[in-house]
Amino acid sequence: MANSNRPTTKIANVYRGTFIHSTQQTALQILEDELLGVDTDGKIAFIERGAELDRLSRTFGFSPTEVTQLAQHEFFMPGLVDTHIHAPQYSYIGTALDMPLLQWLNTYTFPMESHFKDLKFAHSVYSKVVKRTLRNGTTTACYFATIHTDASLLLGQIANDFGQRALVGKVCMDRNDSVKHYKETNQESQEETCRFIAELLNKKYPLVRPVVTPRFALYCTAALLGQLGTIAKDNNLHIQSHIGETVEDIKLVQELFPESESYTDVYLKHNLLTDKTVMAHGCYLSDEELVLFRKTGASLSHCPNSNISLCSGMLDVRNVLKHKVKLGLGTDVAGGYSASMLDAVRRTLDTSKVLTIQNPEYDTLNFEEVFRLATLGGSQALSLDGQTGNFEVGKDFDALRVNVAAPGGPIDLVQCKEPKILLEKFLNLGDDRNIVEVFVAGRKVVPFAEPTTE
Ligand SMILES: O=c1[nH]c(=O)c2nc[nH]c2[nH]1
Ligand SMILES: [Zn+2]
Repeated sequence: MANSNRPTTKIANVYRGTFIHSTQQTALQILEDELLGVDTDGKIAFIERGAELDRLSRTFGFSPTEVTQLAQHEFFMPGLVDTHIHAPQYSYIGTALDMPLLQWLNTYTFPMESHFKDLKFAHSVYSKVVKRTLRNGTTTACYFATIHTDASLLLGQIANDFGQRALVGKVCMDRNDSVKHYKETNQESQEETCRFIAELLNKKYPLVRPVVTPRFALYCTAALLGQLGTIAKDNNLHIQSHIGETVEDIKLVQELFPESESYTDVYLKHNLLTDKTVMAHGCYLSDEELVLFRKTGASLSHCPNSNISLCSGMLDVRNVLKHKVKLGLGTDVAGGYSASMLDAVRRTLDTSKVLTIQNPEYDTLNFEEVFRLATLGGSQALSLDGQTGNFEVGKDFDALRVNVAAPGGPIDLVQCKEPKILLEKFLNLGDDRNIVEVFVAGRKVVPFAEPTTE
């Protein structure tokens, strides 16, 4: 795979050991005694057999003594991709899960999000959520912020400072009468979205991009949805929103948009369904709607913790995959009570098993498939699979160094050391104590570089 005619490639780091990742063809590829080289731009320069060390060191001009050898019970896996997380809601994570979605939004979410006008408060919460997710192995996050432009820009800055790859959305909602001081006019929403995009792009952060973010059809006028579709198209931007999360919101959307055939059709009619769109939930999408997703290249973010915690519904992931719709996993903090993508993996498996209990014929997801959804699948859902998602040469090195037997960690290894078992144990039992290092675009971002007071 290495190209010996690339003398200009300068190698920054070489790692030797077990690498586990997914490819288009296989959910789980386990490479033992492999060598992976990262160049000075943070890209994977080669990934080849350990026995090729001498040739690789000559070709790429590094010394075999500089190779970092992984310890026993360690492996590298791709960084986790959280395709849907509300950064401001980290302020009340783990609480307020006692009512259904629309009531929950009015009672807890909107009043809390309205506080993010205060930049000091925003800085404190956003620093915490970026650090917590990075520590838990989220190398890429697709964030909802709030309606406040300056606080949303601050989230972009904090993600950049800590080295997280991020899509950041200033939330748009010009139809919300429940909390007076948490609403924008149509004009404000449009103008502030344009300012947010221009100012964030102007920062030229290498890994942070704006994402056009209508909160969801229920809280946006048709005019705003159309304007946001145009803004996304004109700037070739990502789009994120919510769709088909609960029976109640679907019914209300139908009443508000009687001319649309379905919830999906509402977004389609307003040019919000593109190959850079990610929609959260979709628990109640019909097969016809999934076909529209497939045709437009739009993707779904499966957020099982939130779906269960708010008693919203259960996504039939197998059916989504059967329709060849791109799918990633999301924590959906704080409808989901965990900021860890390992939790999203576990809840995805649990939900699939509940569907199997309901229908024993159901084709239950296995952990290998869910591992792929949390890594490569997420990168595809965000149309970032050219840059991240697995260990292909030319992609950025976004990776977790996992030590399954980390001292003081949650896993007691009794006997088996087979990599596939180590991965399964980590996915089911592991936590941030097992994630000893996190890399984004080749840069070590965990442990954190600078001492922090928080
Ligand atoms: O899970 C959710 N969290 C939210 O904040 C939200 N807003 C609209 N729809 C939503 N669903
Ligand atoms: Zn959400």
